[in-house]
Amino acid sequence: MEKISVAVRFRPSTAQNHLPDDRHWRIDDNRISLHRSLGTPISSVSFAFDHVFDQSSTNGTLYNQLTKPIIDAAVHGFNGTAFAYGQTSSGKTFTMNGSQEDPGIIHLAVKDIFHSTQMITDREFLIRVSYMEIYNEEINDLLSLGSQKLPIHESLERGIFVAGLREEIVNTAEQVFELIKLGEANRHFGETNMNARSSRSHTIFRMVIESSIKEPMSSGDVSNADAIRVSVLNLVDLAGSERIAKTGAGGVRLKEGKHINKSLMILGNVINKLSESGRQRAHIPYRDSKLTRILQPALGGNAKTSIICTVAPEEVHVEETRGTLQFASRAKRVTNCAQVNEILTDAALLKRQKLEIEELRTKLQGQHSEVLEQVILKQRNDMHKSELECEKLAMELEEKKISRSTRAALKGTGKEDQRTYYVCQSR
Ligand SMILES: Nc1ncnc2c1ncn2[C@@H]1O[C@H](COP(=O)(O)OP(=O)(O)OP(=O)(O)O)[C@@H](O)[C@H]1O
Repeated sequence: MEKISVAVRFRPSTAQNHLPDDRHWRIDDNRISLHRSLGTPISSVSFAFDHVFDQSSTNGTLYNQLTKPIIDAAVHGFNGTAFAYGQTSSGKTFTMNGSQEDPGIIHLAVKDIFHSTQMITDREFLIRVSYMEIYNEEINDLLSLGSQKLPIHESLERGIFVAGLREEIVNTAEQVFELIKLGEANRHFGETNMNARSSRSHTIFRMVIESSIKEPMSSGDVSNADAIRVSVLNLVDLAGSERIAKTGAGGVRLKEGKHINKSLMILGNVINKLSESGRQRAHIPYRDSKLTRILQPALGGNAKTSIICTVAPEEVHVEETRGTLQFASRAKRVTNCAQVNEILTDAALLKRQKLEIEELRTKLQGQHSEVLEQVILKQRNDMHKSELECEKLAMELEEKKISRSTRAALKGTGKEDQRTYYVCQSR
């Protein structure tokens, strides 16, 4: 069990000058408090977080302190999610995408993943990426223009997944950057009074990292050698909450703004519920929005999660900043339960069970032989069940291989299907 890590980042101020009675935010280590101009703190407004980044911070610093541990863990089989939350124009897209001079979290994460996988010489990796947006409560594939309004499904094997989402197998960071460029071109941006290039959708850039030992051990030791690790990493740039009076939104922008605010409100509700203890949190309303449904594992589930809350330092945005800090404070209380996601291959399953029987025999030596026989009989039955399960898995794997080679054969002919993969649950 571990808490979601939460950081707050101030973007550089755009205010020309300060009025004498302006309130301002003060940072002391990881604490933020609101002060009057003469330095008097406003006692009720003070928050502490895992990290606080001031206006001069770079994406690199933020990445190293907040996000890098999640990326490293994803390479080793843990699901991970990093998302940016905050009012419109507070710097979410800047944090996730960055600039030429100061590359963002996504860029740094991609570079790090390929670097790490090259350094780990005893495993082989398969990395797939997808990129989607939730626009007006509909899921669009940013890597495939034809794929819009995609449905969310859930199954025992696949967990929660977006059906029909294109996934590309990638071998280098440069390939990923090309795909991101393609996705960015398809993403919904629009101009408002608050931001000349405001994100009008939530985007989820996803990497699925699969790995296995290069040469499985042939001896009895199957501790983890034959298992396949599969982890899902989500890098999320949320659209910003907005006050219509400030953004001046009308028409299409107004409709977008309403959808954005509604889904962020539901995200807030989910975080509120998760931050409560005991019986109060019985029902978590994940299904109330596509965003919370897709991010369900990252919110109180099997994932390591970090949230970057971006805020504007100006006096005119004090109330919105306060709202973001309240959200961040609640998020800090949410606990996740991340574990390495391993799938045992059929051979590994059998080996592991044979080993267990041997161990039992040794342990029970000297005990009454009837007890011994009963335990072994039960273990044999379990093993038989596993064998049947393995056969089923082998058939499924074979089917997948056939469909993969069919797609490979059709590739370039214009007839290939969009690839749909899914995350296997740990067994
Ligand atoms: N830390 C920063 N350093 C330099 N410029 C920044 C920083 N944060 C934000 N900006 C600039 O502020 C403007 C607004 O930032 P950005 O578009 O990232 O906000 P946003 O929170 O994603 O907004 P929206 O929710 O409307 O999409 C951009 O011009 C961006 O380059």
